[in-house]
Amino acid sequence: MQKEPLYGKTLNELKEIVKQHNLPGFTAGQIADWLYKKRAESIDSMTNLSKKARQLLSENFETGITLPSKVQESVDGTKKYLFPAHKQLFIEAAYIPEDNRKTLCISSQVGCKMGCLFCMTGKQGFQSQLTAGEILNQIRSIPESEELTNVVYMGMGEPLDNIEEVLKSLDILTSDWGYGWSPRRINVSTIGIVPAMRRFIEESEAHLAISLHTPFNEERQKLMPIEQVYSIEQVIETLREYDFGRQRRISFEYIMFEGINDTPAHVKGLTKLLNGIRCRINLIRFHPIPDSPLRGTPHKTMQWFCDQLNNKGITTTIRRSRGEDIYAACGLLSTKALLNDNKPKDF
Ligand SMILES: C[S@@+](CC[C@H](N)C(=O)[O-])C[C@H]1O[C@@H](n2cnc3c(N)ncnc32)[C@H](O)[C@@H]1O
Ligand code: SF4
Repeated sequence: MQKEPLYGKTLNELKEIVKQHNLPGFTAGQIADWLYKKRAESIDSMTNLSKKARQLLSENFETGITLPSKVQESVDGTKKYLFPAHKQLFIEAAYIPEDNRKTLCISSQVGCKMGCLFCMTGKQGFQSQLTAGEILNQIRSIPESEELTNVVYMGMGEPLDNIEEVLKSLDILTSDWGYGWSPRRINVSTIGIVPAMRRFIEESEAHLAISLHTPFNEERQKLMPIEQVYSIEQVIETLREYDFGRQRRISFEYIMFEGINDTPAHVKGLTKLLNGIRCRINLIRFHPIPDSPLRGTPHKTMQWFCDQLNNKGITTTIRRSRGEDIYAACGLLSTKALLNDNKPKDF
């Protein structure tokens, strides 16, 4: 029988498990401590739990820690880790070291159903949601785990299409009984699924990054099918309803496509759309994907676009591309080649 993983359970879920097994209530806190602070790899190593508790738990549970099965290193020091997920699927995470910052870009789904025209994960299609445990295991199980300063939910998948598990992972990452991270070290990127975005804003304190890519509806619809369901105006109007305080950051991701979204009209459109929102824009170089007619804007035009937006009072930077040679850069993560189409998967 497949045992259930304990890693990735919130304190409330652990309390429920403890209750069902007629164990003392404080055992839940002890298990959380072993899982998230003491990095226990087995239930047996949770030595302040009674022998009976360990035996009872071991009958139905395991810790569920999974080590990466492969790592590739870029010339720029970025590392791409491959992790097994359930249903014999795989996900990738990118470790990006730079000066004092050590960032891990993690996946929230296997593949993605959003079908953005420019994205390799989108081309893979959707295979499965990740559990909170599988999301956090990427942080927990790389050799650089304890050096990490930041985590970004910008790997495979659309985090807000897996809102329950993503919120649970944030709870564990930021609670005192969990990893105790400041939410200011965490950034979640989304294409703007409005109802789930509301929950994210209300139920977490992490930073929010919105993949914008053009201020114009028709153009955005061609690049990102989600625009037909939640328009960019709807996304922005929703953001306007909330007070993000001075500490919580909203940023907009903007991939620059030559001759498509890099004109003076786009500078004007962006200025109008974002008017009054305290935010920043990150311009991203397009990382070409196979069979795509899209081309990246030359650096000189990107710099001009960046200067124009800054002149209009919107803090804008050009994001450095990392790990492109090992397909670890933004939008290049894919485990499509590892899908075994002969195996039935219950999606
Ligand atoms: C892969 S997505 C994952 C998070 C979420 N699904 C989203 O779209 O915001 C992370 C970022 O990569 C960007 N991206 C996707 N494909 C890209 C590509 N080929 N080149 C550069 N950036 C890309 C997305 O627009 C997004 O801002
Ligand atoms: S850009 Fe984000 S939402 Fe769009 S297909 Fe890629 S992972 Fe999914």
